[in-house]
Amino acid sequence: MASLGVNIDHIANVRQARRTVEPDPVRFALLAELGGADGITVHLREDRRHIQDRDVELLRATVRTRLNLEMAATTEMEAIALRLRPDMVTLVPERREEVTTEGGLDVAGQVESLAPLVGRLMGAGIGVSLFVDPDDAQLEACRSCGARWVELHTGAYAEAAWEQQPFQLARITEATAIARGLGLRVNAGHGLTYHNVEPIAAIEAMEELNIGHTIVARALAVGLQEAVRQMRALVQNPRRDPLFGDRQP
Ligand SMILES: CC(=O)[C@@H](O)[C@H](O)COP(=O)(O)O
Ligand SMILES: NCC(=O)COP(=O)(O)O
Repeated sequence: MASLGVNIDHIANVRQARRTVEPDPVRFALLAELGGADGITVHLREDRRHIQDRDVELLRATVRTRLNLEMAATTEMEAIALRLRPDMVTLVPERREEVTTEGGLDVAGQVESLAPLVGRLMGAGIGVSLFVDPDDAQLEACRSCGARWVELHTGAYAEAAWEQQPFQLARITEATAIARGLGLRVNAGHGLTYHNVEPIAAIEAMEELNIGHTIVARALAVGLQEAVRQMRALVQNPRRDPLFGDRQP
């Protein structure tokens, strides 16, 4: 049964729209945990467009579940992670001009530089997950880097046209099995919603789903605690094929 990591980046987006002090993502993390979040995820971007350093410092001191820090593989971010010691670091790709994360980290193209970073973070007692596309070569490279976790990028599945979704789901299901065969533990995230999450949550070895934007969007109507409660109910008890019925990949 998968657990739920709630990404609160977009709470911080509302605050940063006015460069002010509210809504405070630190306070909203408590509401997410009251709603049943199994962890809190934040992406400290190099351009600080939403989550700020101060948010991560306060979340480290206040989160009672698990704190997952998404970050680029840079010297600056490594120093912050080693200082604050989140429960997990998820290494993600980053481009300043992107609207949101556009693809998985190219681990295969940078094993030599990533492996030492993974070793230093794990040596500090921090779990390390690599955010990658559901691709065999990338998964092999994740194992070569020494990471114990991968987070499968579900963006292609989430953005797929209706007739393509079974194929994209099959890609993620297959990648999950390959990752497990490599001894990797498997999370997933990006673009998941209340309407497309269940088939991903139903994948046997899926351990945690990191979900943010859709939860914050629903929170505008029902409040964050209730939005998290509703998502966790879907993640914990997913119907197998609510989307596809008898459609096969
Ligand atoms: C890695 C990923 O898919 C998201 O967790 C990431 O946080 C997206 O970046 P924004 O939150 O800035 O959209
Ligand atoms: N790694 C995925 C995540 O944390 C949240 O992504 P999204 O649900 O905001 O697209």
